[in-house]
Amino acid sequence: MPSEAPNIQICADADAAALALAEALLAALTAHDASEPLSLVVSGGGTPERLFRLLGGAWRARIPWRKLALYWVDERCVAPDDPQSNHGMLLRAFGGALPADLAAYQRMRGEDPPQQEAARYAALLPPRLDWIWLGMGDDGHTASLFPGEAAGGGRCHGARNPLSGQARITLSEQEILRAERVTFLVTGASKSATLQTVLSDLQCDLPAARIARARRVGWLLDADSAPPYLQ
Ligand SMILES: O=C1O[C@H](COP(=O)(O)O)[C@@H](O)[C@H](O)[C@H]1O
Repeated sequence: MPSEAPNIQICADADAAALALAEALLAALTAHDASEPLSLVVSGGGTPERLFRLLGGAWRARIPWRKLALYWVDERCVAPDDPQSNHGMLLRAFGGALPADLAAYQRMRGEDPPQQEAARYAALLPPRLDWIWLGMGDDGHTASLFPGEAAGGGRCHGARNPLSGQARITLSEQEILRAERVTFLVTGASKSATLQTVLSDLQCDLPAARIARARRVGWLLDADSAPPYLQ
């Protein structure tokens, strides 16, 4: 259970929040002097798109990609060229190709059977994950851990979006809790009410709250998503 005050940074808008996380990544990579690359596990959905466009565009030459190994928090069970694919979104944001000197990149194969792919992905992850970037859906889900759905085991497991029925592959809650560092990036007015619920009552049963009450996390918000009492 985290004992310190919540670590919340509120930025003026979604562009400023993306810039703040890009700057934090650059600082982490600059400080990283281990022989293994820094393992960064990223989320999909709409929120990180502008951050990925920044990293893959204006900031592409600033990031020491050879120090970075990139993994996914979750994936939708669709083909990689499907508009719903998180991997596809990242590739588009990077103009069709990831930097050639990226130390490692492992996509989740959304086109394969979810349980089989979850087992394959769990086996290729490094023993401990350095940093996980999470998002939060309007319903309080994070990764593909949805409200009301039973928790899965292992490092990764199959999941299902209860609203759409879409199959997913996701990092497990316990794997997220084990990571060295976890940061939630949350932007947009549609998240404000749920964020207020989560931040004011970490005991509520929303997946984002379960993560935040069990370990220290950072919150990077924009003014539209931040609950009024924080501003
Ligand atoms: O389905 C997903 O939803 C969450 C939140 O997505 P957003 O579109 O509201 O930003 C995301 O973090 C997760 O990776 C994604 O697969």
